Amino acid sequence: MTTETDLIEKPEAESDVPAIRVRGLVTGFGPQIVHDHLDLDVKRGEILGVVGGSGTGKSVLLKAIIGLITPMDGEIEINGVNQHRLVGDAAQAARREWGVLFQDGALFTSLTVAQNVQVPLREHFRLAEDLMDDIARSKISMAGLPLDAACKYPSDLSGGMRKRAALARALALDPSILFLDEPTAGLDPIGASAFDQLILDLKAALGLTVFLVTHDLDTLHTICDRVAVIAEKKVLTIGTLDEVARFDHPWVRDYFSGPRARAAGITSGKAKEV
Ligand SMILES: Nc1ncnc2c1ncn2[C@@H]1O[C@H](COP(=O)(O)OP(=O)(O)OP(=O)(O)O)[C@@H](O)[C@H]1O
Repeated sequence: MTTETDLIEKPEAESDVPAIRVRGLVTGFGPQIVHDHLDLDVKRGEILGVVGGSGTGKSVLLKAIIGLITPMDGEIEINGVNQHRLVGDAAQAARREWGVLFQDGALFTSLTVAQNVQVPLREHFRLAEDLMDDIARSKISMAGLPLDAACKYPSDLSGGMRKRAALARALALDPSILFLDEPTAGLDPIGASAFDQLILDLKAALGLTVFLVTHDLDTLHTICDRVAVIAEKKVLTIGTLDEVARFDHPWVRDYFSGPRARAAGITSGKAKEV
């Protein structure tokens, strides 16, 4: 029986509030609609792998969530805070909630690794130089780079080291959410697997929520708690890798039943029947 007290809206416990909540998102460029009323929840403390065919809007979704692309419609909340009503100091504080590693690393080539890590610190705080150096060294070490990488320029680093330098910068503000756009693209399998392990370790140590755009089936298999498939301008399906791999859709079948998926240890229900 429903009582009057049941009808009083109860505040959500903080742990129930998704780290990221997207509702009715519409994005596009000119006449092209990329997302058409897309909904998505990213749970606190999970690694969500975001997959989909090329050009389906994975990177645009990431950029819309962090405010680099202005949506045509919809609501985006990060840790319960609606991002589009924020101005001034509140907007600045909201930006400290997340760090991002772009597909190409996007490091400033004229700055050393330490100086790159310090860019967000300078944007948000006024700190003594020796403290900035200490913070940069700590983030560089967290990202698994040797300390002598601090004074090197991006051009002096290998591809894998550049990714780690970009990760160190993404961690600069002690974010609660990490956005990673194809972090293992361009890495050899050993480098990719070491990077996956690093993400897993950082998540465990820092309690991070991770929004991870990837094509890498090994990454999905090894570190993702859930997987969201973007297709037809929406989140087509979301769930554990096993659940998603069984979803009946041509792209899902091709992606999760191919030889690469089998090599990564992923087999969809359909594939098992073959
Ligand atoms: N700045 C932009 N101006 C115009 N169109 C854009 C812009 N950014 C992205 N697009 C278009 O939006 C669509 C989605 O692009 P997006 O980069 O999100 O795809 P994706 O799913 O990340 O693809 P991939 O897996 O190949 O990286 C594409 O058709 C792309 O051409």
